[in-house]
Amino acid sequence: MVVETLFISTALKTIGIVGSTLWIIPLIFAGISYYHYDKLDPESPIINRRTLYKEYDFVVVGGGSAGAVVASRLSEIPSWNVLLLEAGPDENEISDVPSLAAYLQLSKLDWTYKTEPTGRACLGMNNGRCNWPRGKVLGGSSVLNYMLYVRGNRHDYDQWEAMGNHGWNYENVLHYFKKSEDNRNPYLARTKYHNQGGLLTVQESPWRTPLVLAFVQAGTELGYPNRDINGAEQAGFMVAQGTIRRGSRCSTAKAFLRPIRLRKNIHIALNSHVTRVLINPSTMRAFGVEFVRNGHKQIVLARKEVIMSAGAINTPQILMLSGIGPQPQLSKFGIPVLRDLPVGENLQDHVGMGGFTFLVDKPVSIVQDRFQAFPMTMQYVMNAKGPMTTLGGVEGLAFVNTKYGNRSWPDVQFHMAPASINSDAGVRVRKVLGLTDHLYNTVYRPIANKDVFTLMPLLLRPKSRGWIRLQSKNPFVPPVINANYFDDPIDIKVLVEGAKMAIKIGEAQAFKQFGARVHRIKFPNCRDFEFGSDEYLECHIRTISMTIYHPVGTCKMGPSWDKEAVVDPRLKVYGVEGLRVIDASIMPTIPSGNTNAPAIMVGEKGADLVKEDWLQR
Ligand SMILES: Cc1cc2nc3c(=O)[nH]c(=O)nc-3n(C[C@H](O)[C@H](O)[C@H](O)COP(=O)(O)OP(=O)(O)OC[C@H]3O[C@@H](n4cnc5c(N)ncnc54)[C@H](O)[C@@H]3O)c2cc1C
Repeated sequence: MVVETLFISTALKTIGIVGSTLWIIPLIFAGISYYHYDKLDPESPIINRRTLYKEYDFVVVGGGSAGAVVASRLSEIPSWNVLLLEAGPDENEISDVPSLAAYLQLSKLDWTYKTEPTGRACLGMNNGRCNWPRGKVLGGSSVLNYMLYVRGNRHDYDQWEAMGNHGWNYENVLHYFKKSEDNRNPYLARTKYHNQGGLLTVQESPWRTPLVLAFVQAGTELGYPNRDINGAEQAGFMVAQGTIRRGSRCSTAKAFLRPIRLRKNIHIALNSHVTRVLINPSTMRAFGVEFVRNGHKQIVLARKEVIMSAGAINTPQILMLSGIGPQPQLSKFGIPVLRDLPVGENLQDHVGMGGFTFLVDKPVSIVQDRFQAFPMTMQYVMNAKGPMTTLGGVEGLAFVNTKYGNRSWPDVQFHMAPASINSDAGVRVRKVLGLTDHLYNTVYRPIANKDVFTLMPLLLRPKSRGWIRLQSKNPFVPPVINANYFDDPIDIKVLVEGAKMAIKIGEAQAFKQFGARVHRIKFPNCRDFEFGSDEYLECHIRTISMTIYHPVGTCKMGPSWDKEAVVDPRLKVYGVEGLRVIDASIMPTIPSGNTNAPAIMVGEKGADLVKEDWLQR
C-alpha cells in the first residue's frame, strides 16, 4: 500500500539510529527492573506460562485483535479459568513504532501468506500473487496493521441484522465500539459516538505533513465535509485517527492483556500452534485442542468452550483440519467429516488501486533521505512525537460515493499517504508489495526519492467472493487463498470511478500550492491505453491490486436457514457443542471501512454472548 512507502523511509533511518543508541537500552532496563516496575506498570509484558493446567473452562485459540479481547473479558469472571494459545511470540520494540509498520511484513511476526494467481488481479506482482500479511504475534494483525481506527457504516450492521443476525444492528454494535474506546482527541471524545476510559487508546498521530490538510480541503472542494467518519454520517474527509498511545502502537495485546497479566485465572501460552480442535464424534461436543509448542505435541481440555479467534485464514483452516468444513474438501485429504459446513467460503477483502502517485514540487512529503535519523528518534523516544508516530504513513481518510453508490453508504474509501513506492528508492516497499523489477524500474525508479503523495481508492463492498481451502492435511502447510478479486465485473467498474475521483482530488485547488500533478509514466503492460482513460485506469488497478489486508467472512454468521452460515448469531458453530468462532471470519459481509475496530467489536460482543450463555444457566 502506498502507506508502506512512508514508514519505509522513516524505517531505514530509524534502524540506523536505534543501532547507534543501543547502549542506553540496558541502562533503562536495569533501572526498571531495580524498581520492580513491571509489577506496577499496567503496560508491562504479559507472562508467558510454561506449565499449563490439564483443563480450563475456556480455551481461546489465537490472541489477535478479537482473541485478546475475548480472553481478557472472560477472565473478568473470577471463577472461570481461561487459557489463551497464541502461535506467535510477544510484541517487540520495533512493532511499537508506528512508522515501522511495514517492516514487520515478511518478518517472523508475519504468516507471510500469498494469494493464488487468477490473471485478473495482482498482475504487477511476482508470479501474479499478492502478499497477504497476517500477524503471527500476540495481538495478531493489530501488531502488523497501520493502526487506522475506522468502524464502518451504520448500514453495514443494520444489514447484518436484516440478514437474520439478531442483536447485531448498528445501535447494538455501537455500544461495543464505545466500550473498548479511550479516545484522546477531545473534539471527538465529547461526542455521543465516542468514549473515554476504555482499554483501547485512539487518537490522531501527533505529527503530520501539510499534505493531509490539503487533502481535507480538497474534499470540501468536491462537496464533502471534513467530518468524523466514525460519527453520525460517514461520507467526508478526515485526518486519520489510530490505535496509538503516547505515540506508540496500541495493539490489542497492549490494551487488553497487559493490564490483566497478574490475574490468577488467565494463562497465556506463546509459540503454541493449535493444530486441531478435539471433538467427540458421538456427542458432537468440542472438548479441547491439540497444539504444538517447542516441537512437542500437547493436548489441553476445555470444560466449557473452545473459542476460535485465529483470524479469517487460520480459523477456517483449523476447523477444516478438525473435521468441520465442506465435505468434498475434507474427503479429498482423508479427514473424517464431522460436520459438513461451508467453512472457508464467503471470503471478502478490500482491494484498492495501489501506487497511484502524485508528484509535488515542495519538500513536504516523506522522503527517506531527508529525515535526520538521530533527532527523529530522539523526538520519538523522549517526546512521543515526530515522523515515527505516523500511522504506517497514512494521514488522511475519506469516504465518497461513485455513481454506483450513495451518500449515506459510500462505496469507495481513500487512504492518503505523503509518500509512494518511490519514496525509499525501491529498498523496501516494492519488496513488501512483491512488485516485479520490470514494473518498479520502469515506473518508480525514475522518480526515486522525489516528493510525492499517494491516493488509494478502495472498493468498500466487493461483490466478488473468494475462498480458503486446505492445501494439505499438514497443519503447518498454509491453506490455499483465492481472493478472487474482480470476479464480478462491477467491482472493477466501481474502482475505476474511484480512480477518476482520485485524479479530481489530486488536481484540486488545495493541492496546487504544492504543484501537484499525476505521475504519468505508463505501466509497461498498459502502454496500449491512453493514460487516464477508463481502460488505462482499469489496467493500473489490475496491475497493482492492493489488498488493504482485510480478509473476513470465512465462517459466516447467519440464521439457521442461511445455507452459507457456519456460526449462528451467538457465534456458535452449527451442529457442534462447546465451539464458537469469535474473530473477523464471522462477519457476513465486510464492513465499509478498515476491519480492526470491527474485529475488536466482535471480540467485545462475542465475550458478552459467552457470559450471557454461561452465567444465566
Ligand atoms: C499489514 C496489515 C495492515 C492493516 N491495517 C489496518 C488498519 O490500519 N486499520 C484496520 O482497521 N485494520 C487493518 N488491518 C486489518 C486488521 O488488523 C484485521 O482485520 C484484524 O486484526 C483481524 O483480527 P482477527 O482477530 O480476526 O485476526 P488476527 O488479529 O489476525 O488474529 C489471529 C491470531 O490468531 C493467531 N493464530 C492463527 N493461527 C493460529 C494457530 N494455529 N494457533 C494459535 N494461534 C493462531 C495469529 O497468530 C493471530 O495472533 C491490517 C492488517 C494487516 C495484516
